[in-house]
Amino acid sequence: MAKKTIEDIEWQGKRALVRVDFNVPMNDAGEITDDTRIRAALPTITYLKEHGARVILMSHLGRPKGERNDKYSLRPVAEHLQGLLGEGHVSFVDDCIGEKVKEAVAALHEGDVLLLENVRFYAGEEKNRADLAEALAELGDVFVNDAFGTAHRAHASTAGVADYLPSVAGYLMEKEVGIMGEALASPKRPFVAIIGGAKVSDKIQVIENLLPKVDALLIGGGMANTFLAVQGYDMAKSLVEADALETAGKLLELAKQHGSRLLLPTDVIAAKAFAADAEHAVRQVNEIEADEMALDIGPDSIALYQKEIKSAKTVIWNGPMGVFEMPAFAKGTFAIAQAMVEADATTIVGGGDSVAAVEQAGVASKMSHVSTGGGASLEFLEGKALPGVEAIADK
Ligand SMILES: Nc1ncnc2c1ncn2[C@@H]1O[C@H](COP(=O)(O)OP(=O)(O)OP(=O)(O)O)[C@@H](O)[C@H]1O
Ligand SMILES: O=C(O)[C@H](O)COP(=O)(O)O
Repeated sequence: MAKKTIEDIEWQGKRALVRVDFNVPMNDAGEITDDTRIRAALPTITYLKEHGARVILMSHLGRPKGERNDKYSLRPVAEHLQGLLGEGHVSFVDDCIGEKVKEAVAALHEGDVLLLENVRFYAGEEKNRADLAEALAELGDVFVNDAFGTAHRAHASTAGVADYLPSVAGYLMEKEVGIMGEALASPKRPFVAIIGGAKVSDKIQVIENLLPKVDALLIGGGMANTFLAVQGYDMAKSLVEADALETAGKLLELAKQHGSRLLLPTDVIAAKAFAADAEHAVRQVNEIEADEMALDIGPDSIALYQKEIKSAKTVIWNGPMGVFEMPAFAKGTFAIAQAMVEADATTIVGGGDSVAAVEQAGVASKMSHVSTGGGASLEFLEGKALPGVEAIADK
């Protein structure tokens, strides 16, 4: 990455103001149900501790709309982080700016960690207000951005603060941007992208950005229905986006122009209802019956997509192949995950639902990279500049 990183700073005694994405799922009892994002920030925190920095962590949690709300407090995260780090001291302060926070920072020893309260308790965070950014910046000597998951937001703690402090990337940010950036800029070929999910309209820009770069683009999920419909297939009761038909047609044209192969399912699992126990059968795409809907890709399509994936050298995946939340319609999604594991390729998974699927399949650790960003990884794949990355100083 052509950005400065934590290794470019002499940390001894310095205050590292680190933006992390600790926006983790919690249950009603306030327990963290998935700590992936916290664990993903540990390499940066550990490096800073070991190099004698005083580590001040800031994050958002949920969408408290600019007001203090205990439901969105980061206190449980501080306790969890203490457990993960094992040694040393992790403290928590129930605000993110002001005198109380300054005192907590002043009390830190080298190697200590302090987690600030949710930055979104201030409306200035999402508005990227300069007064909040400046007040946050007063707490540190150097700004470290390790919050890839929030890098698509131009907020006070992700971008604004960089106007007041030297800014560097943490290890997670470096890894996310490095591996996905490399795959998009100079992929080992064949380069195959798999795009799924509910709607074409959510992924138009991703497809537009990827088509000129990939050797093959495999389409699955609900969005495949709209592509099939525009080709004249009767998708019956399937989810088809009527107002995206024209766009789907244009994307098929674009694929031809770039000479990239855009593959659609040739068969589907067609069900009589959108329900876990619905009666269902394998149908070729020209054989879907009037009272059926396509809820997964079929066995021929799985075999076709697996072959493409296994002969690839770079594979990027975003969005499930079917309604994977229901076991009867999860086979396509899990088959893609398994083919990626078996491929001798750089394998990258980005986007909320596909990440959930690889975790459910127990194969997340077998991928080259599983992104911690949902919206951020989607915008990255769209080719957009991410404000949180832009704010980091160039090397
Ligand atoms: N054939 C289909 N018909 C209807 N819904 C489908 C179909 N295939 C997949 N889906 C649904 O699409 C949803 C996932 O789409 P979505 O675009 O929201 O996810 P994603 O691409 O992983 O992005 P995000 O990161 O926003 O979750 C899943 O809930 C899945 O059940
Ligand atoms: O979970 C995410 O995608 C990030 O933490 C960003 O959260 P947001 O969509 O509320 O900005």
